[in-house]
Order: sequence, then C-alpha cells, then structure tokens
Amino acid sequence: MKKIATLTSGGDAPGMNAAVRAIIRGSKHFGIEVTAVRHGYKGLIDGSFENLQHTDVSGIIQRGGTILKSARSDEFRTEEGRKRAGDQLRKEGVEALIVIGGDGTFRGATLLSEEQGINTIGIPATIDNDLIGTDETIGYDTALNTAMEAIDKIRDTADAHERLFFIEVMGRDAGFIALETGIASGAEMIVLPEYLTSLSEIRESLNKVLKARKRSSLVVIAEGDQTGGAVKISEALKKDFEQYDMKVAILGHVQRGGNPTARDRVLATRLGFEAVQAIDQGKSDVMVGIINNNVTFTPLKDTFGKIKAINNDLVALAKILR
Ligand SMILES: Nc1ncnc2c1ncn2[C@@H]1O[C@H](COP(=O)(O)OP(=O)(O)O)[C@@H](O)[C@H]1O
Ligand SMILES: O=P(O)(O)OC[C@H]1O[C@](O)(COP(=O)(O)O)[C@@H](O)[C@@H]1O
Ligand SMILES: [Mg+2]
Repeated sequence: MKKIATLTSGGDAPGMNAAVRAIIRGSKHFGIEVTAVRHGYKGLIDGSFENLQHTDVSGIIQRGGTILKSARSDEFRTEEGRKRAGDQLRKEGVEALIVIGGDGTFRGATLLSEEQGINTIGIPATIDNDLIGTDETIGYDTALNTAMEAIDKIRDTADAHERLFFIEVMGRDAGFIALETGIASGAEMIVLPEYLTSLSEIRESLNKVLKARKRSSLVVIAEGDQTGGAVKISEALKKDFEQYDMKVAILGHVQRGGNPTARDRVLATRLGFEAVQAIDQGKSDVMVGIINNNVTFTPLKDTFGKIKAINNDLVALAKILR
C-alpha cells in the first residue's frame, strides 16, 4: 500500500480544512495510507507526523484556519533544511507529499522534489489567488466576501460623515482581492500592484470623482501596491484634499479567518480528492487546479514566478462605473 503525507503551509486560508478532510477520506477510497504533518515545513523538518482517521476530520469542513496548523519556515529555505525534511519522509516511508499552500509553499515543494526526489503534489490555497494553473485558489472567495462585508460597513459610516476613506486589503503582490472587493463594494477608486499608479494619477482620479458628487468616497488599495500602502498614500495626498476628512482603514488578518464560503468548501473538497487521485494515477510534481470548471494539472514549477493575469476588463469596468 502506498503511503503519502500532507501538510498546510504559508498563510492559512479558509477551506484548508475541507481539503485536509477530502485527502484523509479520499485516501481511504483509493486504499492509500495517509499521515498528516503538523506546522507545515517546520513540522516536516522536525518529523511531526500523525495518522488521522476518517472521524478525526469530522466537523472541520466549515472551520477556517487549519487543524494541521501552518508555519513559515526559514530552515526549509536552506538545502540542509530540505535534506532533513527528505530524511524524515523516507524514515516515515512516505512516497508522495501533498502540500496545501501558496506560491512560497510551491517554490519549496519544487526544490524538495528536485533535491530529495520526493513526489510533491500541490493544492492551491491562499487568499491572494496569485497562483497560475487555477481560476481561483482555496480561501480567495471567503476572503473576498469578508473584505466586502467590512467595506460595506465602512461605507455606512463614511457616508454618514461624508468622509474620504483609504482602505487597505491584503494581497502581498497581487490585486485580486482589491479588484473584486472594490467592484463589489462600489469603490470610487481601486489601486492595484499590477499597475504602477502614480500619486498624481490617484490625485487626478480622486479630484474627478469628488467633483462629480459630494458623498463619501472609498479608495481600495492592495497592500502590495507599488506606490505604497493606504497610510503612505493618504499621507502623501493629505494636503491636496484638506477639505475632506480623510481616514485610513487597514483590514488586515480579519480577511484570513472565518468559515469558508460554500464555493471554497466545494473547491477544496474537489482539489483534495483530485490530488489523491493524481497520486494513485502516478502523476508527479503537479498542482491540481480548476479552470472553467474542469480539473487541470500544471507542472508545479510553472505555477509561481510569473504574474497571474488580472482581469483587465474588470479594471476598465470599475473605472467606467465609479
Ligand atoms: N524560495 C523558496 N525556497 C524554499 N522554500 C521556500 C521558498 N519560498 C517559500 N518557501 C517555504 O514555503 C513556506 C511558505 O511560503 P510563504 O511564501 O510564506 O507562503 P505561501 O505558500 O502561502 O505563499 C516558507 O515559510 C518557506 O518555508
Ligand atoms: O500573516 P503574515 O505572516 O503577516 O502574512 C501576511 C501575508 O499573508 C497573506 O495574507 C497571504 O499570503 P500567503 O498565502 O502567500 O501566505 C498576504 O495577503 C499577506 O501579505
Ligand atoms: Mg504567497
């Protein structure tokens, strides 16, 4: 019988638990033994394995975070660290590893495979949605909805006081959350890392919007924006908009938590099962994704490094409707 291991790594994402559940239960379906690793790559280096049974993953499909815990491991960034991880997997008799995480996790997994000969299968899970080879990553939809609800609440108070708000949402290098929450909450302006938006451009656009009406205005900014985050941008524009009461709101880690949406639970369940099936079919070093509702396999090394294209039509639409 084949034995595989699974772990969650990097920033947690709502739906990771649903993927773990599908892996544990899916493995049984294929007659594959599965062991779980605690604390991501850190736990892998330490040999923190635990066999989980069918009932150990009961009641977790609706929970945010990850029951396996996550971590960011500097040791795994070193060849020595990855050698220790490889040794632990060999000692445990593990033939393949399913990693649930984002671009950093897949960079690490690719090196683990190249250097240690461990077959690694990736499941895309990050609220940033910055992985190529899947329309959406696990956790993205939930984060979108969480951010949108928070922005709706800010809109109420912004409207009451006729204030100008700069709202920063997550997205280390990617503007997916900013773009879609900006559209969903009717933001007057959206600032994305994918485009270099100069301060003068922001100034000009805001002037236009503010001239058109005197109600509240919301500017949604991705944290990874090249001009700087919400604090920096608002400071730089203070003088130009003195007549407005300017406020900054950084949504932060609230966007990472909470119960996964139905979409994320279904996505994670499908991807978890497909990852196990991929191993059963002898696939190696691929990320399982869903594109146009079809399951796809992308070589792990092709999923990161390049910028995942943002939807330019949506960017244009947001400008027309603001
Ligand atoms: N270039 C890299 N080489 C080796 N390991 C890496 C690399 N980048 C990230 N990792 C490992 O993957 C972990 C998770 O990556 P990180 O970027 O923090 O989150 P995510 O996977 O969600 O993008 C890191 O803590 C590190 O252990
Ligand atoms: O929780 P931390 O370690 O402060 O990291 C914050 C980062 O993690 C994220 O929430 C998710 O990113 P990853 O999935 O790449 O870890 C980013 O949006 C944010 O920049
Ligand atoms: Mg990442």
